[in-house]
Amino acid sequence: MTVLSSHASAIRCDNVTVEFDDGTRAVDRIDAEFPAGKITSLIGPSGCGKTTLLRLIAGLQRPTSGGVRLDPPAAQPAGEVAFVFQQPSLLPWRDALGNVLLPLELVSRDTGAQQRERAAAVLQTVGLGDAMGRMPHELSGGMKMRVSLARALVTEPRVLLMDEPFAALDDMLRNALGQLLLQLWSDFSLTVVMVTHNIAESCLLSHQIQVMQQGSIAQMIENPLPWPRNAALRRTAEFGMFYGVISDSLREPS
Ligand SMILES: Nc1ncnc2c1ncn2[C@@H]1O[C@H](COP(=O)(O)OP(=O)(O)OP(=O)(O)O)[C@@H](O)[C@H]1O
Repeated sequence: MTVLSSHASAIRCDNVTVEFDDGTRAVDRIDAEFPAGKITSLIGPSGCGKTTLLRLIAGLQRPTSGGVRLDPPAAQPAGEVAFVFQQPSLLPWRDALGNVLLPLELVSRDTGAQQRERAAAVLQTVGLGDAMGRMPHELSGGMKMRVSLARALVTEPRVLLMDEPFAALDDMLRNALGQLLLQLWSDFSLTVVMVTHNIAESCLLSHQIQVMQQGSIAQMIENPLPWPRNAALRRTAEFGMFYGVISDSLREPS
């Protein structure tokens, strides 16, 4: 499949703060960079501000002060930053192809036939070439998540944001979709930021891990594990060691 975007963007957070009306400071003066073309996991205890930071990057949440920008900036106003939620939230009255077509119908200037061709190609890439005509109620949980990923990627975004995307899936599916994410990251040349509570997932899938605590980035940990990141790596001593490092970072406020 031809991907038009030639490069990803870095995400820069400049002293960004979000304080809600009730005084909760969910994000507190964060200065951070999410490097272009890399996968960053965002981990931390419940309520530390992960989702709020992701929503800020997506433009779904306004900062109280400071800002977030893409570098280089988005070329088009829409479709450059995609968001995948834990629940695939597909439109129940549209089949898989219709769901993936939706963002193109909103932002693309291509003809209907070109849009359908594009949506079908992305569905092939996520392994649903034979299920394009299925309605959401005819899809398994894993298949719905694949449609959700295809819908996010069909506009060829520079940035893919994911909020606990695989948390609702069983272990086997979770591993399979993790591997699919790595394939899509490579095929689409993406900058990915993924919120996860799963330490093994953060070790396996990311280049760096940002540890959040109480609205701040407490630690940025480069992931030294070698590539390819497959099931065999999980059984190695170095994987176990790094798992321990991340686990400790969540326990000890630094
Ligand atoms: N709209 C809102 N109004 C007031 N407070 C909010 C709002 N949204 C989130 N919060 C609060 O901001 C803080 C950070 O919430 P956020 O959802 O970003 O945390 P999180 O790290 O993603 O949590 P979890 O891991 O449980 O999903 C929490 O104290 C939460 O209660």
